[in-house]
Amino acid sequence: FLSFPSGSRNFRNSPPITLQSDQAAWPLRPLFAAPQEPIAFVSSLSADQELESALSEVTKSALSKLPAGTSAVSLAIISVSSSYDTQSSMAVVVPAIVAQAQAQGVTIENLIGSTAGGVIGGVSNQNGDEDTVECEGIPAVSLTLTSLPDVSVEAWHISESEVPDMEYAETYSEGDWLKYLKKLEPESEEEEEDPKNIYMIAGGNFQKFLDHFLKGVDLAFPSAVKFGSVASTVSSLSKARIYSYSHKNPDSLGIFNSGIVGVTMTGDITVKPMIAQGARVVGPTYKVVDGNDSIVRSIVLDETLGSESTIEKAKESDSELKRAEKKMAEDMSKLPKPVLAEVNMMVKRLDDDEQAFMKRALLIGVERNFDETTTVGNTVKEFESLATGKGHSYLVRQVASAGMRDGSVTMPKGSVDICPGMRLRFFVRDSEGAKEELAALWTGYKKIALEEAFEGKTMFRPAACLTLPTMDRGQKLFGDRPGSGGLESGIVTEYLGSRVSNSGCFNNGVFASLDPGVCSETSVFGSAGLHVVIGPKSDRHVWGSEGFEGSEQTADDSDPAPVSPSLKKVAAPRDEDGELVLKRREVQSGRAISVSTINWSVAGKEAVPTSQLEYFLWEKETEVDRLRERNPLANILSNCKAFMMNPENAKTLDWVGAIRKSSESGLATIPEFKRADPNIGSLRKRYLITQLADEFKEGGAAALSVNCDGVMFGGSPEDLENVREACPNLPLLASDLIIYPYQIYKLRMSGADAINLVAAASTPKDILYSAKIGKSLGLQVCVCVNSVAQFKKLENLDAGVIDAISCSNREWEDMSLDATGQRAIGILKSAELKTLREKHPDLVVLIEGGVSTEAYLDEVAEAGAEGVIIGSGLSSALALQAGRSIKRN
Ligand SMILES: O=C(O)c1ccccc1NCC(=O)[C@H](O)[C@H](O)COP(=O)(O)O
Repeated sequence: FLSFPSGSRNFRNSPPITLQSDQAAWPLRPLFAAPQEPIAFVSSLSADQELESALSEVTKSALSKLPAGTSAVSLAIISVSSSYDTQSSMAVVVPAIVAQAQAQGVTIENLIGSTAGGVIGGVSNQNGDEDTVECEGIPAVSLTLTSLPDVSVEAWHISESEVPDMEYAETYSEGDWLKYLKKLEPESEEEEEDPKNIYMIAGGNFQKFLDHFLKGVDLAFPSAVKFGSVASTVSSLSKARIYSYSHKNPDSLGIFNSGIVGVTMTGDITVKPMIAQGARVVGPTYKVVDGNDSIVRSIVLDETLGSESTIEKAKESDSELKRAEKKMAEDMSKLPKPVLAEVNMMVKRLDDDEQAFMKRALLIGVERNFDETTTVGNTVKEFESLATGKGHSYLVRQVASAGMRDGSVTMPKGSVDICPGMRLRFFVRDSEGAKEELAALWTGYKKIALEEAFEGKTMFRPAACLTLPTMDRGQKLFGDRPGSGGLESGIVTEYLGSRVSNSGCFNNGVFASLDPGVCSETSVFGSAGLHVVIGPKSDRHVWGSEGFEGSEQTADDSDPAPVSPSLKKVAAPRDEDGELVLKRREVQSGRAISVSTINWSVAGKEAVPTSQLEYFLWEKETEVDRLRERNPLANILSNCKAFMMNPENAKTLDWVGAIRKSSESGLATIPEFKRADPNIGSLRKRYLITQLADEFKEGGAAALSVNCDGVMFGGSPEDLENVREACPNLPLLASDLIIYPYQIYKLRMSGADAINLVAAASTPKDILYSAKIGKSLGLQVCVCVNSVAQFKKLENLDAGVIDAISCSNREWEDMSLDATGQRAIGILKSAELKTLREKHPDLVVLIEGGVSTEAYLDEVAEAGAEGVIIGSGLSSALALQAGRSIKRN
C-alpha cells in the first residue's frame, strides 16, 4: 500500500513515492492509506481572577481538546491580560503551562505570546460546542495549542541590542539582514526551498524599531508570509511583556520586557493573513498634484482629468463643443488646492456623524499598486475590491502633522510613498464602515477559496483563525458586550464555522501585507483587525473540522471538554421580584471612586457585565470618573452655585406643569431630541438641533426631552445646552443614566429643568438622594420604571419628592422594546401605581419607549396617561401633534 512518509519534517521534500501498476495515479488518495496525523488547533479561555488558577484552567481545558494521545504541542500561543500584573508575577506564565502539560505527559515544544488589553479564545458550552469569547479590560487568559505534523517550528527572541542600528538601516543589504536575522532561519537545511511563515510579537518598546525591522525581514525573506502584533496592556499602570520558549532551552523562563519574539513555521502549513483597516471612504476621489515621501501638498478632484480629451472628441458638433467647454469651465474651478483647504470644503458636505468622525482623526487613503498608465479613469471602490478577494485599493494612514501655512499633510514617516498622479481619498473610522469592511474581506476570502477549489487546486482547509484586533476595536468600536462573542471573532465563526479554532488578543498594533496571498511589503497598522487563517498546505485532515468525523475523534466526542467554570453563558441574574441584579464596576486600575451619598452594592468576583444595563452602568461610571479627573466634584459644585447666582439662571421652567396643562386638552406629546437608539442606530442623517427645535415648536410641543447619554444613545450634555439655546421658553427633561450627583450639577448648568432617574439602576436611597439634590437645584424629578416591582423603591418617599413617573416599554437586560407596548400599559394600569398616586396626587404619568402609532396613542390615553415621550418614532412616521384632542379617562 501507498503510505505518506511518516516522520518526515517536510512533506514536499520527502522521497518520491513509487506507485504499483494497479494503483490509481497521483494525486488520488489511496483507499487504504495509513491515517495521516491531523493538523490540530484548539483554544481555551479562562477569566478566573487568580492568574495561576486561570493558567491551570486553560491548560487543562486546551489539552483535553487535543486529539487523544497527543504527546507534543508543536506551538502554544498564550495571551494574558495585563490586569494580573498587579497581583501576580507575570513570570509564572510559561513555567506553569509547561509544567502542567508535562505532568499530563505532553511536551510543549515551542511557545510564544504576550500580555494584552483583552484576550479572545474558545469556551466549551453546555452542548460541548465551542463559543468564542472576547474579554477586554478584565483578567483573562487565552491559550492556543497546536499539533503541526510535518511542520518545522522554531520559536525565537531578538533583543533590541541584536537589531542593527536603525539610523543606517536603509543601507543594509539582503545579506546584512540575513546575518542579523539568523534566528528566523529554520535550522534544518531541507526547508530552504519552502516559503516560511513568520509570526512575530513585538514588545512595547520595540515599536520604534518595528517599521525598519520589518523592512529588513521583507528584504531577507521576501517570499515568507509575515504577520504579527504589538503587545498591549489594559492600562498604562501595567507593563507589556512578551513570551518565547523553546523546549530546546527548557531552563529559560521565557518572559521578556523588550525586543521581539516570534516563531518560524515551515512545511505542511499555509498561512493567510488579512487586514481590516477599519475605515470607509467619504467624499470624492482626488489625485495628488504635488507631494513626495509621506507629504501631500496639493490635490485635485479626480474627475478633472480627461476633460481636454472630451473637447477633442466633441469638436465635430457645435452643441457638443459648447457642452464640453462648459464642463471644462466647471473643471477649471476645480483647480488644485492645498489638502487642508480641500478638507475644509469637503467636510461641510458630509453628514453630522461623518463630520464628527473626521474631526476626531484625519485619515487619508493612498492608492496602492499605483501605476500612472493603468489607473487613470477607473475609480476603484474599496469594499468592492475587497469582496472580490483582490485586497485593498487604498492604504489608509492617519495624518501625523499638518502644515498650517501651506495646507499640506504629512503621514507617518516611511509609511507611504507619495507620487503625483496617485489617487487619494479621505476615510473615516466608524463602526458601520468597519463592519462592512469585515464582511467584504471575508466574502473575498470565501470567493478565492471557492475559485481555487473550482480550479482543481487542493482545497484549503482552515484549521484556525488567529483574531488579532487593535485595542481601539472590540467594545469601543463595535459596542460588543465584554465577555461575549464579539463582532470581530463572530465574523470568523460566521465564515469558517464554529469548529475552526478562533483565538487571539487585542493589540497595540498589528502588521502584515495588505495583499492577501501575496508576500508583498509588510506594513504596520496602529488601528486595524488582523485575521490570520491557518491550515495545512496538503489535503491533510483538520482536527475537529467537518471533514474529519473519523474514528480518530472518538476519544473527545464521548467526553466533551468541560465548560469553563469562569465563563458560563447564563441569563442575567434577577432577584425574587424578577429585577435585574446589578453590580458596581470593578476598578481594575487607578483609584477607586467613592461618593458618600450614593450607596452601591459591592462587586463580586466576576467582572463581566451580565446585562446591557449593567454594562451601561459600568460605562457610565467610567465616563463620570474621567470627567471628574478633568474637573473635580468640588469645582463643579462651586461652578453650579455661581451659575445659579446669575439671575438669568436662578429659576427653572415648570416641566410637569406644562405637561399637565397640555394634557387637559388631550394627551401631551413630549418630543425627544435623540441621536441614536441602541436597537436602531443613528436616527437621522443629520442631527440639526435648531431645525428640530423649530419643528417641535411649530408642532406645539409644551415640553421636551433631551437625550444626554453618549454610551447608549449618542447624546451629550452639550446637546442639552444647544437645545436650551434654541428653545429658551420650553421646559426640558434631561434624560441620562444618572448615578452620581456630579451629573445632576452638570445637567443643571447645561439647562435642564427636570431630570430622569432610572429606577432599575437605582436603590431606594439613590432615588431619594438624587431627587433631593435635584430639588435643591430647582429641578423636577421624573422616575422611569419598567416593572411594577420597582414601585417598592418609591414606597418611602415623601409627597412632592418626585414629580412624574414614566412607564417604559424597554427591557434593560438587552435594551429591547416591547413591540406590543403592553409592558408600559400594564404598569400604568397597576394597583401599585394607583397607590403611589394616592400618596403623590400631583404626579403626572407618562409612557415611553417605542411609541410610534396613532392607535397606541389612543390606547395609552384611554389607559389614563397624561403624556408620551417620543424619540425614535418622530424620525419615522408619527406626525407630532402636541395637544392632540385624544380624550383621556
Ligand atoms: O435618554 C437617555 O439618555 C436615557 C438614559 C438612560 C436611560 C434611558 C434613557 N432614555 C430613555 C429611552 O430609553 C428612550 O430614549 C425614550 O424612551 C424614547 O424612546 P423611543 O421613543 O423608543 O425612542
